[in-house]
Amino acid sequence: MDQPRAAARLRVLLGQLGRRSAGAVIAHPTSGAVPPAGFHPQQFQYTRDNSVLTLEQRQFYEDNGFLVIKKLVSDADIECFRNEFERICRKEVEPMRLVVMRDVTIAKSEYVPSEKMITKVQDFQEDEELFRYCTLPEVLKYVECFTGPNIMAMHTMLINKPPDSGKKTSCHPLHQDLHYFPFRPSNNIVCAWTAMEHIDRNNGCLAVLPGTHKSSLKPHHYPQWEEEGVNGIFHGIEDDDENNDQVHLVVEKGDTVFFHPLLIHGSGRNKTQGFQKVTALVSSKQSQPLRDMMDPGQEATTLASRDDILITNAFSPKIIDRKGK
Ligand SMILES: CC(C)CC(=O)SCCNC(=O)CCNC(=O)[C@H](O)C(C)(C)COP(=O)(O)OP(=O)(O)OC[C@H]1O[C@@H](n2cnc3c(N)ncnc32)[C@H](O)[C@@H]1OP(=O)(O)O
Ligand SMILES: O=C(O)CCC(=O)C(=O)O
Repeated sequence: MDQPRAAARLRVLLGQLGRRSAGAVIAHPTSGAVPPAGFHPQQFQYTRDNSVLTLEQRQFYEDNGFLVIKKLVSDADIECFRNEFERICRKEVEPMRLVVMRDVTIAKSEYVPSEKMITKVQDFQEDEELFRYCTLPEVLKYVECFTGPNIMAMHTMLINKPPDSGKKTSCHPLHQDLHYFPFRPSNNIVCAWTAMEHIDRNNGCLAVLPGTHKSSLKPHHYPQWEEEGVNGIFHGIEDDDENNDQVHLVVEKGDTVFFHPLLIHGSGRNKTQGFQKVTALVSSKQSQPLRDMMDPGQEATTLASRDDILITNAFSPKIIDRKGK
């Protein structure tokens, strides 16, 4: 190659390399127009380049750390998940590795197999029907907007917030999910949270602090209202300020909230006699061998000050096979 051509080629290559610096993904203007002098392409840090999200949706997630996609999951699928959950409650099926959580106010009562007794089931990756949620193409399509391809299901939950017993134990204090996760990097992780029914402030909707995904992982502890009862491992951020700018997300059945693991969020008391049902998937891109994704500094999350029960971090990876999807 002659020298001027080689120099020109080098400039192009350096330009391309420069665009990928600092781990940022860059969105290109789609108008095809030549950018004006001094134009700086927009830096996106929390979303990936693909054609699924509109620029507005992308910008919203970048700024706020969450995004609501209306009516994403069908009523028919939600009905299937609800039926399977009820079968688990009646002990008709007992999937391996499933963690069944009961509300602290009923944990010591005699176990009567019914949905009233169960606050949430976690790690349902071995339940074929519930795990179907984690393979729904319509959900994964959006997950990939935040994680990129090669997704693993890291943690799964079906939440069934029962009517509050009067002790406010159905509240989930403001927290960051990353507190529970030993794997990194956080920008490759997203939670998909799908409402299985109408959820508003009466049955304890999700409350978020927009923009907090840009902060670091904060110290967590049991909240001050502990005397009123707090469920095991319902840790909250230490500097929980009651005057913070919480946004309450009122959602309909099938609506799905995608949120960053550093976004501070929680949920309120269920003041109704019904439930607040949600199915949720925390997924991450598998960017390297799993052992290299672990953060050695992240301690296991423990159940209160009880020495007899140690809960390791909420983490049970399963590769999501997207073949043919
Ligand atoms: C992003 C995401 C990860 C965020 C979160 O979800 S944070 C919340 C996560 N929560 C959890 O992971 C809790 C999971 N595990 C549980 O709730 C389980 O029920 C366990 C607490 C481990 C106990 O289960 P299990 O082994 O079946 O044993 P038992 O039902 O016989 O209870 C053993 C002792 O534990 C007590 N217990 C049960 N459930 C709770 C509770 N919700 N809060 C506080 N204490 C609880 C129970 O009273 C019993 O105490 P003792 O009789 O031994 O004194
Ligand atoms: O849906 C809820 O009640 C809140 C769930 C939540 O914040 C969580 O599990 O991390």
